Amino acid sequence: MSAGEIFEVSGCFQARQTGQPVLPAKPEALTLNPAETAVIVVDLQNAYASKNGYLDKAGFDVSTTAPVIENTTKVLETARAAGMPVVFLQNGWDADYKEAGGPGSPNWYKSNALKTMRKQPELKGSLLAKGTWDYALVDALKPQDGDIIIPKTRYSGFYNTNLDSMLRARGIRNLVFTGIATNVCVESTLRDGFHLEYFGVVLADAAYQAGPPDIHEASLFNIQTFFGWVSTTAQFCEVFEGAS
Ligand SMILES: C/C(=C/N)C(=O)O
Repeated sequence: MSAGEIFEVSGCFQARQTGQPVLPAKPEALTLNPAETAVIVVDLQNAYASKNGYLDKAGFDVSTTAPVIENTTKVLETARAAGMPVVFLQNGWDADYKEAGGPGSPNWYKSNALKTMRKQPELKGSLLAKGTWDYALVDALKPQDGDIIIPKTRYSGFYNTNLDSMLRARGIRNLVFTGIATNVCVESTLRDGFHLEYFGVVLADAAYQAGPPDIHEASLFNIQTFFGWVSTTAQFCEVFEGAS
């Protein structure tokens, strides 16, 4: 089998699986068997997507996140119809922030949610705390029966969670990402998936950055150059419409 053949059949290295849907992507198209593909929705919580959520209160621009939610909705409709598992990652901590880590954790110094609550003590307990509006998934994306919800306490969905075993138990090799933030939790999870031998694809118009718009493009460059592939909502929906 030529290297090209191996490369074209992502995720399973079995030429017999040629004939599966081919997703246009950068830097090249990717053959994805729907039975081995899951959609990972990263942190589409009020904290990251909604006005008055944590990112907004921390001074980040969340004014144009609506298309990410709209596109994710389209992706999930297609993915569920194709039989792909849908996984919602949800970032945050217990109400006492024990899971966030204290000064002995780098998270204490790098989490902008924790830093914002130290600067604005009146916000303590309201940002990324389980059970709060801020922690909740946005209303437009309430999980459906069969969807998987995986809480996480750090940027990557693969650390201190059961994401890897939940995916391997279902024979998943390919991960299609949407969510926020492209350059933080989306890239962190896709990168760790790469090191765990998952083929990761981010849908560029279903992801949104924390920081200036350029960082979204920089993260997409990083992903497509070193860790995975980049495609779009329209390409995903066109290819997997009716697939199963
Ligand atoms: C930006 C971000 C993504 N998750 C955070 O938690 O601060």
